[in-house]
Amino acid sequence: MRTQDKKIPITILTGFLGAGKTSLLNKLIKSSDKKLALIINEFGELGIDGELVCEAENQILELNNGCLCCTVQGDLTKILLQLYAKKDSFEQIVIETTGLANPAPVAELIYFDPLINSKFYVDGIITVFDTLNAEHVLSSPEGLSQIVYADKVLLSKLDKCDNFDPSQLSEINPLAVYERCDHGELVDLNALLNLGGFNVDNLSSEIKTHLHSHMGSVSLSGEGELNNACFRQWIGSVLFDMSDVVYRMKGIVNLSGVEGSTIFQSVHRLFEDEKAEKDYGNENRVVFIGEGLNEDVLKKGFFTCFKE
Ligand SMILES: Nc1nc2c(ncn2[C@@H]2O[C@H](COP(=O)(O)OP(=O)(O)OP(=O)(O)O)[C@@H](O)[C@H]2O)c(=O)[nH]1
Repeated sequence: MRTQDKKIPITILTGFLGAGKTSLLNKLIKSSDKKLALIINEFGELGIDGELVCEAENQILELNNGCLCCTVQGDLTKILLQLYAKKDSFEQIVIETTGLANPAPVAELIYFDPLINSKFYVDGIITVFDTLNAEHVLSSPEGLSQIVYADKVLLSKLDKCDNFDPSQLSEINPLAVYERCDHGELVDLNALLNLGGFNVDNLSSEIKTHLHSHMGSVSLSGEGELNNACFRQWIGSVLFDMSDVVYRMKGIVNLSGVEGSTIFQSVHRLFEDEKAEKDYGNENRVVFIGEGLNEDVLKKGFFTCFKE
C-alpha cells in the first residue's frame, strides 16, 4: 500500500474570476460517487458562493476573510485539521480557491506542512479556463499561474467563443490535460476526483508572493426591497460604464414584484440573473471585484435602489 492511500485526497479547483468553477463544482457534487467536503474561499467579505453551491449531503466550509494563497493559510490549516477529526463523514476534499489565487501556495501548504502532509495529499490541481476572456486571464499573473500549475485544464465558455486557440495554453503548460467543459459539463466528472497525485516538482516558491494587491472588492448589503427596474438599470449602467474595472459581480437580492430572492452575476459585461433556490427574505448582498473600484459611487447607486 502506498503511504498516500492512508491520507485524504484534496482537489484544488482554481480558475480566474467567473471562469466557471462553481458551475463545475455543482455538477461534480450532483454526480460524484464520493462524499465530499468543500472548502470555498471567496474574495470579498460577504460570502455568496456558499449559497450558489448546492448543498447535497456534503459539508461546505467558507473562508471569506482573505485569499488562501496569501492571508488565510493559517485558517486553512485549522479547517483541514477540523475536517480530519470528522474524516469518517467524507472521502475527499475539494478546495475552490478565489479567482485571484495562485494555487501553488495552497499545494505547498499541503506538501510542506508536516502535520498536514501526514494526513492529506493533493490529488490534483484543476483549472477552469475562461476561453471567452482568454487574453485578459493570461495577461494577469494569477491567471497564468493557474495554467502553469494545473494537472487538468477545463476549457469553459467555448459555446460562446469560436476563435479560441488551445495551443496558447499548451505552450505554457504542455504537461496538463486539456478538455472542453461548457457550464461544468464533462463526459467523466468522477475522473476529476481521481487524478492520482499532483507533481510536487512543479512547485516554485517564486510565484508565491501576494500577486493581486491591485485588486479589491466592494461588498454592499442592506435589508428591505429593491426596486426591480431601478436595480436592473443601475447594474446595467455599472457594467457598461465600469466594465474595464469591474471584473466580477455577484449578488443575492430581494426585488419588488419578484417572489423569493434573485441571484445576479456578471463576468465583465456578460450578465445573468436567476431565482435563488432559497428565500433570503429581506436580505440583499452584492459584491463587486475589480481594480480601483469607487466604493462611494457603488454604495450610493445601490442604496438609491431601495423602494421608498
Ligand atoms: N456561456 C457560458 N457561460 C458559463 C460557462 N461556465 C460558466 N458560465 C457562466 O459564467 C458565470 C460565472 O460562472 P461561475 O461558475 O459562478 O464562475 P466562478 O469561477 O465560480 O466565479 P468566481 O467564484 O466568482 O470566480 C455564470 O453566469 C455562469 O453561468 C460556460 O461554459 N459557458
